[in-house]
Amino acid sequence: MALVKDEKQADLEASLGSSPVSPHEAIDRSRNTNPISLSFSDINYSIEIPDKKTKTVATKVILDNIHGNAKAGTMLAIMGPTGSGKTSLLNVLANRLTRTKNASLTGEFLCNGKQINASAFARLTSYVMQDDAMFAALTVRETLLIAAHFQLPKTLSLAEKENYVDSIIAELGLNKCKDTIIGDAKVRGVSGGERKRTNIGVELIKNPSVLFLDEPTSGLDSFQAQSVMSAMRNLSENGRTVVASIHQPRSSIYLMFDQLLLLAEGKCLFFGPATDAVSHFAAQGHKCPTNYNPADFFMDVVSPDYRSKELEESSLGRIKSLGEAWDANAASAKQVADNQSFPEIVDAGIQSSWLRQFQLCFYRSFVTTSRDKAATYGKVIISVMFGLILGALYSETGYDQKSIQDRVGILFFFTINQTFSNMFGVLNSFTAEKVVVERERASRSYHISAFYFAKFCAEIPFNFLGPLCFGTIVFWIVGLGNGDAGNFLVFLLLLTSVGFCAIGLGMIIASAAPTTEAANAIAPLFVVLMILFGGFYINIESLPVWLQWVQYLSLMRYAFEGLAVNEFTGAVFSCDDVAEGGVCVETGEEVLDRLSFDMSVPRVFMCLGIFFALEHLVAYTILSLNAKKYMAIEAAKSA
Ligand SMILES: Nc1ncnc2c1ncn2[C@@H]1O[C@H](COP(=O)(O)OP(=O)(O)OP(=O)(O)O)[C@@H](O)[C@H]1O
Repeated sequence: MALVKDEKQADLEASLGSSPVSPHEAIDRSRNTNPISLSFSDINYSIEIPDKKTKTVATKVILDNIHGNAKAGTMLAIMGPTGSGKTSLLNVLANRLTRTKNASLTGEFLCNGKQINASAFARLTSYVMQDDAMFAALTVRETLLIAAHFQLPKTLSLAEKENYVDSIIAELGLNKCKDTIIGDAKVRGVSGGERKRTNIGVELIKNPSVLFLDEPTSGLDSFQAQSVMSAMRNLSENGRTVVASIHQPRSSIYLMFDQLLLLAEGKCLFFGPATDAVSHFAAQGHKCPTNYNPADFFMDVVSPDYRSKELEESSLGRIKSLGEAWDANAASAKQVADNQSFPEIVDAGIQSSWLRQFQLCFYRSFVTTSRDKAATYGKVIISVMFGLILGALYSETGYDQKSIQDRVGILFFFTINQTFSNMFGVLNSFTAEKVVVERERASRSYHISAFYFAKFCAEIPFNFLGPLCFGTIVFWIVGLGNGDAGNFLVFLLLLTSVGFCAIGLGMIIASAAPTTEAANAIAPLFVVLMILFGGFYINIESLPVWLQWVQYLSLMRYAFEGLAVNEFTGAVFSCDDVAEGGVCVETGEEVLDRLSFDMSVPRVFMCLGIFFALEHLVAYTILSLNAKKYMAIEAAKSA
């Protein structure tokens, strides 16, 4: 049985050649100048699952000795019933199998007959996941255009990139919705099918040599499914390798596939030309009725049936014997992968400069936040209203003894407000963006430092406007800092610096937390600790010696001390409201002494600067290290 189309392959590779790609050729989707054929053998993936009750370890075999290949210019379907291992195999081939504890992945995987480094592989291939995250506030065209700026050579003009994006929009039938936002659970955007096609479009932008698709037709009606798969077929006919896991394709889609790899219970039951599968099954005693969709027929034959003990036994027995029958063929399948001469693989590296990556990430974050008008304007309006209310509440504050408590209270309130609003502001948006960034990182689209700095800068305008309006209103209504313009300037600079630091704290939590929910659950704990060690509820000098170091980790301690020093230095308080024999605090310096605050304002700024640098270093390090880790295929140990 001929397992691959060797002649077709040879013709294709001869016509494509192996010369390096010029930037303009790189987006000529009419052909692929960098063909990549994949071959894989002895792929075994299993996980050891400990049973706490019996204290034993069971080995769950997810992929059992899988062999096959996917040639440039062909489409390979990985088919099988649910739980058969399709996604696992696709992830193995795409080098996107998430690292799992106690899991083992062995075998051999070659690109054009050689091992290839993971970064180059990621850049040359694309992976369309079932439901990839995208920026909800961007339109379909904006999403694709940004992907084009990241992925296409910088030598291309804007018009060329736009033309390219428009051709993908047309090919995927997205013209009708190209100016509609992607949307999410909160804001309605494009439909599920349009979202899926946009998702495919994003991955097509870089003109990959190999395209992996996980269930590309799920969620699409049969017409859309057909048109998406026709587009994939075109890509493969132009020299690309297309590998798709697919559940139950309609017959016209099934016929588009050159190769079929049929899985059940982690075992390969067939690998070879899709057209040969029917005769192989017939030879095993399972004849596909005439005018029957072969895909439906295979699913009926290879699906385990758990409705009763008898049905389970007979279906598993059938799968086992089909697996054994196929194993007898495996040797010939292996042979085909060898003895090929392949062209050199050309990896052009990351296409955009760091500055360009920064601009694109900044633009995306900025636009996403600014389009959330309710949140952006709402923040400012609420801050102004709140400032007026608080100003009215403290408007009678003078320079008598009672005012000392009022002033200390309001300054600590500023500290909490500035920390809270900036920290939580970044928390939600950063965790939401991280999901998209995860995908882009996996395809090595840009440097994570570009995203990190861009995100920090994009957060500033939205998080600062509200608190600064609030601070300004309250400062002047209450008459803080003796109504002195110099004190007001220092006050605003302190609030701004605290805001920068609070964004950093938010970024630490968001970088470390796996989800938005987890980040929101962890953050209040940080805030409470910072409040407790902020110098307001408990005097810094009253802290137990062994806990004193914690104050240095509290942003609020520096913020509060800075605001207090700015407020009280040189202030004079009257003793008119002190009863006879009572204690009178006459100067601001005495207030500072009671609070155990002895830093100068420049020193506070210096501490905030160090705090800022360290926390951003920590956040960036966590984000860098927290990238999704994928399992590498290890060579099987010889017995
Ligand atoms: N990390 C893991 N830990 C434990 N079991 C796993 C893990 N990953 C996969 N499995 C199991 O391996 C089997 C194959 O999973 P996989 O997702 O590859 O199947 P699938 O054919 O893609 O299924 P579906 O069509 O439902 O998506 C399933 O039984 C699944 O529960």
